[in-house]
Amino acid sequence: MSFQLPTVDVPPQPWTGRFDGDEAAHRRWWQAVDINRTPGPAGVEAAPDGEPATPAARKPAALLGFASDEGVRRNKGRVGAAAAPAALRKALAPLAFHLDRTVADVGDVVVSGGDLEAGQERLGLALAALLDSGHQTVVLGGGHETAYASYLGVSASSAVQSGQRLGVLNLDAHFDLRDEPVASSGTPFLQMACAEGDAGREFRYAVVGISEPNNTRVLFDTAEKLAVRYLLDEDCEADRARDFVASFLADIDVLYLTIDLDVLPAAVAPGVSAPAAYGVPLPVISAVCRQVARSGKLLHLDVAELNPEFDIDGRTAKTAARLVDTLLR
Ligand SMILES: N=CN[C@@H](CCC(=O)O)C(=O)O
Ligand SMILES: [Mn+2]
Ligand SMILES: [Mn+2]
Repeated sequence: MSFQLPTVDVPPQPWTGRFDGDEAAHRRWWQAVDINRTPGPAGVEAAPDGEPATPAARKPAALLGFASDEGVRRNKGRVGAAAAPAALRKALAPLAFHLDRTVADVGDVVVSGGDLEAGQERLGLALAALLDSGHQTVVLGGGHETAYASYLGVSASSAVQSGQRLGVLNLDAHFDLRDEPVASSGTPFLQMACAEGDAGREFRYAVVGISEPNNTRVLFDTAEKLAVRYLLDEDCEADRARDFVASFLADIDVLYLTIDLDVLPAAVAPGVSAPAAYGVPLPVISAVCRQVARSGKLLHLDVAELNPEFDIDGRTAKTAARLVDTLLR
């Protein structure tokens, strides 16, 4: 079975990195990522030990960039996230490749001329096609307006359309539930809540890492109205975070995970629009990612808010790359 990759604005570019040899044992991401081959359908690759692969573990991964900073611009933040997909690929490229699945790079959807909505629609269409052909999809954002673009694809996918209960788990210092006349990086989850309501579905939204001083009373009230589950940054000890995520996962069939890198402490993730004074420690965020990866419910994931202009020695991009690698294990 072959699959026609969806059309994007910028086709995948060659990946480069350190070369230790051609043998599989030397392989790094840049050598493994396919920019030409049509990725295979889910469940057809053999596991290394010869056991039949489980579809959830063996899905071929597809990376899709969303080069956008229009949402951050509209939200009065520090622009620069449009350069993030390239920076994330650069950080992934040298990592040793230990995954037991194929990875294809599909290229980028680019928001141009300030037309965020058109870009979100294009990404949604490409993403839905990738999901319905059995891929483990990864969107490399973009400001957090990436989340609404991801949602358009996820909600159009056959998994959600066939009635599977969708959960949206956001690792973020912010609710991003702003009620504004125009969409931005601060509005995606209220947009989703409205869309899910219009579709007659329950909106299941949980956030890990909320910073109380960085979300107004209005946002907490909106969260309460929408029955949003959240864990404050100061309450994110490993056990509590694990239990919180486990209880959310128990109530859903498929998960869309979105990582806003400002959930991490500013020392770990300085390259974002709104760095966190407190932040959730990386080992806790990493453990949540492992838990999600093991759940078998991960339908789609994205990483948002990287701003390479404010990064220090690529540390935010490297952290993000590490989390993506963990999520694809
Ligand atoms: N993506 C959203 N970001 C935050 C930005 C907060 C800030 O700039 O202080 C929000 O809108 O709440
Ligand atoms: Mn945030
Ligand atoms: Mn956010």
